[in-house]
Amino acid sequence: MCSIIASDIEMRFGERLLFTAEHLRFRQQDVIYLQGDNGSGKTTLMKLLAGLLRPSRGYIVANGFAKTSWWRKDSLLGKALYLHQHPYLFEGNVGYNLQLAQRYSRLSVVERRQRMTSAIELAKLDKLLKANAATLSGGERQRLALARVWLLKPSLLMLDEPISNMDRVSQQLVCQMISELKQQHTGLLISSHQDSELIQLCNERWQIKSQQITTSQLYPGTQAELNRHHVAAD
Ligand SMILES: Nc1ncnc2c1ncn2[C@@H]1O[C@H](COP(=O)(O)OP(=O)(O)OP(=O)(O)O)[C@@H](O)[C@H]1O
Repeated sequence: MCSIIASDIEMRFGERLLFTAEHLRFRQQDVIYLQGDNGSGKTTLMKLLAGLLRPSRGYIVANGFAKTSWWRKDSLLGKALYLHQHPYLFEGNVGYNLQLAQRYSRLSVVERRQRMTSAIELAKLDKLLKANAATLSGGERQRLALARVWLLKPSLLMLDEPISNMDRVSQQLVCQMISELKQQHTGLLISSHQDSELIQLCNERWQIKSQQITTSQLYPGTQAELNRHHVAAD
């Protein structure tokens, strides 16, 4: 089983302490809701786990992945995939963006074809295949970016605010894709600065508060429970 483990980490930008965490474990089959206020460090944590940044202190290691090529300096890069809040799209149309992603796939030819069909269907991109990626709306861009990741069938995937600023239809499509990825045992770390329905898919919560990351288990119905408490408190 693939996993990323962070031990005794501290992240600073200059003098400023962003957060510390004793032990974080992100495994396949985990679906984790990462919560924290704006600026608390959610994106930074994801970049650390993706190997795009290094912690100021502590260790982050990847287990269970194929061996890293000798020419790669950082053994974390390329393990847990990170999908940015404002994804980068390649110049060209939607179909080209999908085909380019396929080049990095390790799947068999048959499975690649199947995933291409399901990606287009789930993200409702069929009518947009010839559209220039630069002209897509925010929601369509996110759907395309998630479809590209879908093609790669990642073991671990981090989604940075995947449904913020989306209309209801795009939100539902993205939630559906995330739910399917969960069923395929992709480990998911999903960030949000506000409550969202995605928490219902999650079995664990990481919270960044007072410069510390704490973890707790979530059980089915947790969101319903939370809502009940809010109503009772009001
Ligand atoms: N490379 C950097 N150098 C200095 N400060 C940085 C750097 N990257 C991020 N920061 C700062 O660290 C803080 C945390 O940023 P980060 O983007 O991780 O927060 P976030 O929780 O994802 O926020 P949001 O919910 O608004 O997306 C911010 O105050 C940001 O300005």
